[in-house]
Amino acid sequence: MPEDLPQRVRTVWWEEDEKSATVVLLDQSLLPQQVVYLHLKDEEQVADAIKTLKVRGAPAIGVTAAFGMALALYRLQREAAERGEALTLDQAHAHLLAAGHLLGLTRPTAVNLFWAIERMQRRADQLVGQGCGVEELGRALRTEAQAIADEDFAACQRMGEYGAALIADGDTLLTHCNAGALATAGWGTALAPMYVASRAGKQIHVFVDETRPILQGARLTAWELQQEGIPLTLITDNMAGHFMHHGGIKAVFVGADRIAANGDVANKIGTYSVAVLARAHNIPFYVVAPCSTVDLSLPSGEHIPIEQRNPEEVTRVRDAQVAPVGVNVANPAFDVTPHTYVTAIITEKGIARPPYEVTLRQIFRDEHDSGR
Ligand SMILES: CSC[C@@H](O)[C@@H](O)C(=O)COP(=O)(O)O
Repeated sequence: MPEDLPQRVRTVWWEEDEKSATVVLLDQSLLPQQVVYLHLKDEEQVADAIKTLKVRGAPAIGVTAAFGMALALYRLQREAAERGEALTLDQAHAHLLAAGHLLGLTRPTAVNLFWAIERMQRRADQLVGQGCGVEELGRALRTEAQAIADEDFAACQRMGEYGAALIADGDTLLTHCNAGALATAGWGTALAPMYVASRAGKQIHVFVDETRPILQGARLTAWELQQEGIPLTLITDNMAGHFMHHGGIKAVFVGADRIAANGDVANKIGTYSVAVLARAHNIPFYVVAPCSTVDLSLPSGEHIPIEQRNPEEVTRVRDAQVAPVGVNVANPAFDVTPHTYVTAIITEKGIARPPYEVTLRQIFRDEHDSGR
């Protein structure tokens, strides 16, 4: 199992010395042309980085928001200390609530964001309820954010192992968007099985959808797989059907931003079309996602909020205008694949198969039984 996540694909981490703390992000909006690390100093910068896709991918967004909350308190403490004032526990608590609110406004679809913010808030509520000190609260929140990152790393490894068992030597696979290391704090979700299979000596070949409008496939997945030496073919999104028909694709692996209780899956726009094509060609369609992406409070995908993004992402490719100025544009960032198209959902707790309203709940029961 690959445990040594290379520095070049690490997405987010906390850095601290005696004088300052920052959340460090690999700026994914500049990849693959430039590898630039951002040192974020407060929660506003963290929120902006999430909104502008400097960090993206559901698990990575959650981890970043958790560090953002820890940073919010750190900064407030620091500023108070510089003024020679002492922060009260009530001030600290109120500030955390405000930071959670700000971070929650960034992207509506990836439930990992809200899952992480709520987990940080629960930890804060617990400590405040116990009447802890402000210093202790700050330390505990940094520890909690790091635990969220570490658990995500471990979850990626487990998903990789479960998913790799579904990949045979010589398989050609297809993926959409980027659900790799760049989208998590570990090896990724949909790409983790490919890394595990490849490192176990299986020869695989991956067709990578470019993923318009923001090209996460072309810019990020192609780059990531190339770094690892996994053979790939980059295709435009509208070539997927052709290659399913002629290219010997054995399975599709994608990630998810939110999975409803019935197994409906919200993921990057275009995923639904890929799932329908996979069904038409009798190709298994696997969704790989940690439990933090499953939202059992929503009965079906109809209730998943879909982020609508700036029309310029469609009318332009980076700096180049490609459509007539003023044209009417739709730009939903995600679509929902009905559960009937999903062959299996691979989580860190095991593989769920239909009927998902039963098997997903079973996975959560097991998770809680095991004391998490
Ligand atoms: C492990 S990442 C899973 C999903 O978040 C991923 O497939 C995806 O749709 C990312 O969308 P993005 O808009 O780049 O954040």
